[in-house]
Amino acid sequence: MAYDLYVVTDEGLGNGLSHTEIARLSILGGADAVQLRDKNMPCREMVRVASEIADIAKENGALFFVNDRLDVALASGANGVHLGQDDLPLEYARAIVPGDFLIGVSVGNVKEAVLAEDGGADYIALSPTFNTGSKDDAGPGHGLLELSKISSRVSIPILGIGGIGVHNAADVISAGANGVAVISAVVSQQDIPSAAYEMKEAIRSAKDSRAGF
Ligand SMILES: Cc1ncc(COP(=O)(O)OP(=O)(O)O)c(N)n1
Ligand SMILES: Cc1nc(C(=O)O)sc1CCOP(=O)(O)O
Ligand SMILES: [Mg+2]
Repeated sequence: MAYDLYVVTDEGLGNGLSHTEIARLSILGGADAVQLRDKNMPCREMVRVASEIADIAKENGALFFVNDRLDVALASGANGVHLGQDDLPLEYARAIVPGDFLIGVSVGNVKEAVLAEDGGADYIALSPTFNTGSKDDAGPGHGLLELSKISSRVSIPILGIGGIGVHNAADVISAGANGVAVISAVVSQQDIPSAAYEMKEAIRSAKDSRAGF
């Protein structure tokens, strides 16, 4: 399962583009995974949009997650759901999803990371890794030291999220992340496919350096 570049959609930060267009253009530029994130969309509309994105992701071999809404994820044919520490608890979600359904969990420290791994999370995200202006209630960044501590304690993929762009993606990978999740570094750019491509290259080359190539 590749999580190198994971793009979270946001219509408020996307230059007027719809979630579906943001997801399509991100995948075109090389995103391995996309997440539909909308706190205000009515459920029926969200299922319709999620179903569109699920089709695009499937056609292009990308993973598709829905934020918060396990019902919408299951109804739309998404690959998985992303859950935060205040969302549906992992154990409840794991108990009712099919075996191949993916669950990502936000964590802020080693304890939460280990609990998520033990509870059957497929990946975790250090939320937020750096300060971000894209999520009002994100709080201060936990930093690269916390990321490296988590990486030494868990085996499932770890993503950095929050305040990450081409300028610091390599630092996040060097600290032990398997991938990077972003909004503004891709979604807010004029040319989304090119921005995704550049992020992906930065991540790939950091991974190559880490592997000693
Ligand atoms: C990949 C990824 N990581 C973290 C989050 C944040 O989830 P959460 O803490 O539940 O906050 P909201 O996004 O729901 O506001 C995420 N969505 N995706
Ligand atoms: C969706 C989300 N979750 C976060 C968390 O910390 O849990 S930060 C975030 C937004 C990340 O946007 P950007 O790449 O523009 O900083
Ligand atoms: Mg959430």
